[in-house]
Order: sequence, then C-alpha cells, then structure tokens
Amino acid sequence: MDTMYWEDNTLFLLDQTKLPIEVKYVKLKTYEEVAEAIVSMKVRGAPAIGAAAAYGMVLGVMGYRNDQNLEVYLKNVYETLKNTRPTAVNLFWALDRMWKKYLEVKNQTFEEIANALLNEANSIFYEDIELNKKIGAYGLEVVPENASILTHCNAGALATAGYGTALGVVRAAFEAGKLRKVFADETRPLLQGARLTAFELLEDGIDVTLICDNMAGYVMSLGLVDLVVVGADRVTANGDVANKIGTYSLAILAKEHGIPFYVAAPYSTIDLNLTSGQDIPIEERNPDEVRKIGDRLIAPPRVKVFNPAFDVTPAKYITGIITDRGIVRPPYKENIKKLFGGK
Ligand SMILES: CSC[C@H]1O[C@H](OP(=O)(O)O)[C@H](O)[C@@H]1O
Repeated sequence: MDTMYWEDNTLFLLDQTKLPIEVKYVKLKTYEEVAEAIVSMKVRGAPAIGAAAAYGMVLGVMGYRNDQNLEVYLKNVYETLKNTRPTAVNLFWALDRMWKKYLEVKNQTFEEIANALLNEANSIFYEDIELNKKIGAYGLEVVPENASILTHCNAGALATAGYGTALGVVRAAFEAGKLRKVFADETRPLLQGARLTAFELLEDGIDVTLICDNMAGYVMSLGLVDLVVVGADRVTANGDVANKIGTYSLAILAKEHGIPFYVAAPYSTIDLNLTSGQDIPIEERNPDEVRKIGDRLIAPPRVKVFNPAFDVTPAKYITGIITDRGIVRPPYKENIKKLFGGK
C-alpha cells in the first residue's frame, strides 16, 4: 500500500486519519492542499512528510499563474510548506533540497524548471525506499534469532516512502526468519501504533501484539522483549533523538530492564546543525487530540491539556542508531560526524 503516488500532475495521498477502517486516497492538486494534509496528519512520519512537501513544491510551480515574480512566488510556497510541522527535520531537508534544485535551473524555461522539480521530488521519494532497505539490512545485525521486538508509534511504510525505518528492521528480520513477534505500543493520543503499525504488520503477515503504552514496562519485566526499535523525527549531532511522545519513557524502561534500545533513521533525519536535543522544537498539538479518541469525548471538555507530540531521548539511553550507512554507536558526536559530516 503506497503512502502516496504521483499521476497526471496530481499527488494521490493515502489519508492516514481514516486508517485502519478505510483505505482512502485524496487527490491533491495544490500546494495548499499538501500543507493542510501535513498539518492534519493525513500524511505523517518524518520521511513521508518530506516527500509530500517535495511534491507540494511541484504542485506549487504547476499552479504558478505568471502574475508575479516566480522566485518570490515559489519562496512563498516553500515557506507555507515549511511552516506545517516543526519537529521532523526531513521536512526542511526535503524543502531545502527542492529549493537548491530550483536555484540550479531557475534560468531555464518554465517547463524545464517544473520538470526538474518533479524529477527531484521523485528522487527524494524513491531514494527513501532504498535508504529504508539499507536500514533494514544493517539492522539485522542487532536482531537475535527468534526475536521479540517492541516498537512505538509507526515508523513503517506508512511513515516513509515505503518499507519503513524501525519497521524496515522488523521486515528484514521477518524476511530473514529471525522474527518471532512484535509488540506494538498503541501510542496515545493519535494511536499511530494501534491504527497504523498493527494494520501494516498484519497486512504483511507479521505476528503483532497490540499493547497500551502503559503496559510496556510490565511486558519488559516479564522478559517478553528482546529489543526495542523505534523511528526518529530528528537526530542531533550528539545522538539525542526526537521521536513520538512516549519514546523517552520507553528508553528509560529498556535501560532499567537491560534491553537494547535502537533508533532507526536515514541520513535525512540527522540534523548536524543542532548540537543537542535541547535545541529541537517540539510540536504541541490541539488539546482535543487528548480530550477525545476520534470524535468521542473522553475527558471534561474544559479540562486543561498539555499535548507535546514528541519527546527527546538523550543519547545515553540509546544502544545504537541504525542508519542507511551503518549502525552508529557511542561516542555519538564523533561517530555521527564521521559518518554524516559530509551529509
Ligand atoms: C520514520 S519517521 C516516523 C516517526 O514520525 C512519527 O510522528 P508523527 O506520526 O507525529 O508524524 C513518529 O515520531 C515516528 O517515529
């Protein structure tokens, strides 16, 4: 199942807010529609957000009406897409890559510019699938035989252009016959684990058991988890990791139980501009996401809510970072620079 695909100058996007009940693709023909899809999380997951934004830049160019300076107009498209969500660095990495491509071809004909940007968006999309398969291949090294893996949120094909990062490791282990089962945290408040990871793994015939987030510690204490593998929205130069809210707690639980805790991420999620996780902007979302499950109110409507969508796991809790260029282990600052310094 594709997270998105491009056809007839249209971005067809799987509306993930409808999953797992309904598999529905929305047709996006403007950059504003792409921006709305990112904000409302019809598309979500760091690499998927980046790819969608890249296609948003293409739709922006195709919507140009020659009524103003093209560069001024396109910069506005870039800023609109950039301002959708603040934490996943892949969004900014993809937009900057598209802008760089525009600057390379800006003196060519309009049609050549549009084609160049579409080619770049396609490159971002298809490259991501290859990056994830490399992550899966490297990740095999850390998966024991007959492994039980616990994961959080959804860092699968639905969070990327395909195959997944954390679930890329799960898929590679499954394909290699090393996987016994997966425990999937439901991941309140938006339930990406229950709605997306459970759906995705069942579709692939992978043994998955859904648990509430507050059950993870007990499941670990029963000796049912061999390792934890999660995704990332941003990895800083010292190895700190921003990921879905609840990841930090999981990392501390894993440390307490002596369970290896791995983060899976492509190079496009590494942000060398930030020295530590303290610098990562953490998105706070609509309080009703916590007060409700879907449309059903589960708390007093007037109750105050704090709804950070991500947290930061300090590098000291991370056993290794599984990337498309190999597994990065401590000392992270030195080893991340060695592997990604030239990006
Ligand atoms: C492979 S990146 C997936 C990453 O993105 C998710 O956040 P969201 O669903 O809010 O976009 C979560 O942090 C996942 O680990």
